[in-house]
Amino acid sequence: MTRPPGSGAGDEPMIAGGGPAAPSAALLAETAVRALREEALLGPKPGLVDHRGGGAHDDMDLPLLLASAEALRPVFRAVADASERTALGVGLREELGRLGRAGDRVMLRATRGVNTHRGALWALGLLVAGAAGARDEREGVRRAARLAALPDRRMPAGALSNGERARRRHGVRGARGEAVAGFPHVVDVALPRLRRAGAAGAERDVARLDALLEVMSLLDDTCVLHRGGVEGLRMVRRGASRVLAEGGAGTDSGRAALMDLDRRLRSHRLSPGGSGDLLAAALFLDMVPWPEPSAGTGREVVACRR
Ligand SMILES: CC(C)(COP(=O)(O)OP(=O)(O)OC[C@H]1O[C@@H](n2cnc3c(N)ncnc32)[C@H](O[C@H]2O[C@H](COP(=O)(O)OP(=O)(O)OP(=O)(O)O)[C@@H](O)[C@H]2O)[C@@H]1O)[C@@H](O)C(=O)NCCC(=O)NCCS
Ligand SMILES: Nc1ncnc2[nH]cnc12
Repeated sequence: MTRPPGSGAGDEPMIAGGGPAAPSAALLAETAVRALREEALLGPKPGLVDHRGGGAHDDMDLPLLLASAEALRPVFRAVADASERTALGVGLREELGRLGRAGDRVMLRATRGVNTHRGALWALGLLVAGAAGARDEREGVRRAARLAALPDRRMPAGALSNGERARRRHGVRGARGEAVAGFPHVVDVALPRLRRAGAAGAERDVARLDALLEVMSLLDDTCVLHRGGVEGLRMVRRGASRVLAEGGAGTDSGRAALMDLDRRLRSHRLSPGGSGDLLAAALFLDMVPWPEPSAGTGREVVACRR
């Protein structure tokens, strides 16, 4: 498995038989927070929060995103602990639901009410749970998807979320459907792009930006649909495709197209927050020191483009 430079795996503990040990709950939580931090620090990202400011968000900035990521560390730790001691089933799903809802409250306390990482906590929470006890990446993702598909009878009926409204209106699968399907935009889109670019010697941040752009060019992001409808989603997807067609973030013309897209997304208040979450999920999977190497996920790049 090729890792982008600086991905940090390789110093994992060894067990007596010579193979690497399963990552501890503390390490999984640390890796999840690190993935969130590295996504936040990456830039320039079109429409998203980075070192330059809040992007399309007038209520967020980089320090807020970093504080939110740090506040979620004990939540990820509790998710990993629960997943280590409980067999995969409805009981664990309901415990994760409880931890996830408590995590949403932790995040909102840390950000004074701003929704920085709700979607990321969902995706990374499931992937942390899947990784606890998995031998390799493929098994980790499969376990996460199975957990997402299980019923959570304790989920309180509340007001319709923005994502639910967008899903009903536009018939898209949203954050929940992405997880149940086994995170296709992470596993079949972002990760192969990151790894191909890493293998070809691309600069780490360029590889990450191009992976983000590829997800943006394909994803039905309910964050975008909620704010800008179908027209907004078209602007995001076409704009991201254009940056890649111009050569991506590592070329002069690709970079000019990226900055142009950034200006347009900011002026229309369009945030590709779901794509940001899924890039963080890809970084997480790439940084986990899995006990066994896997030759990817066994799935080839799928036709997500509609
Ligand atoms: C399953 C839940 C995530 C709930 O999902 P639902 O769709 O019902 O609700 P939303 O609250 O809308 O959250 C979905 C967020 O997921 C991200 N997202 C969007 N599209 C996709 C996609 N196709 N695939 C994957 N992920 C996607 C996106 O998150 C980002 O946007 C958020 C910021 O949005 P923003 O519009 O700025 O803020 P708002 O305050 O919401 O609106 P404004 O008024 O400001 O416009 C930010 O969080 C980004 O991360 C979507 O927003 C899940 O929460 C759930 O059910 N949890 C229960 C607990 C649980 O079971 N947990 C288990 C694991 S621990
Ligand atoms: N960098 C970012 N900016 C805004 N929303 C996000 N959701 C996930 N990452 C984000």
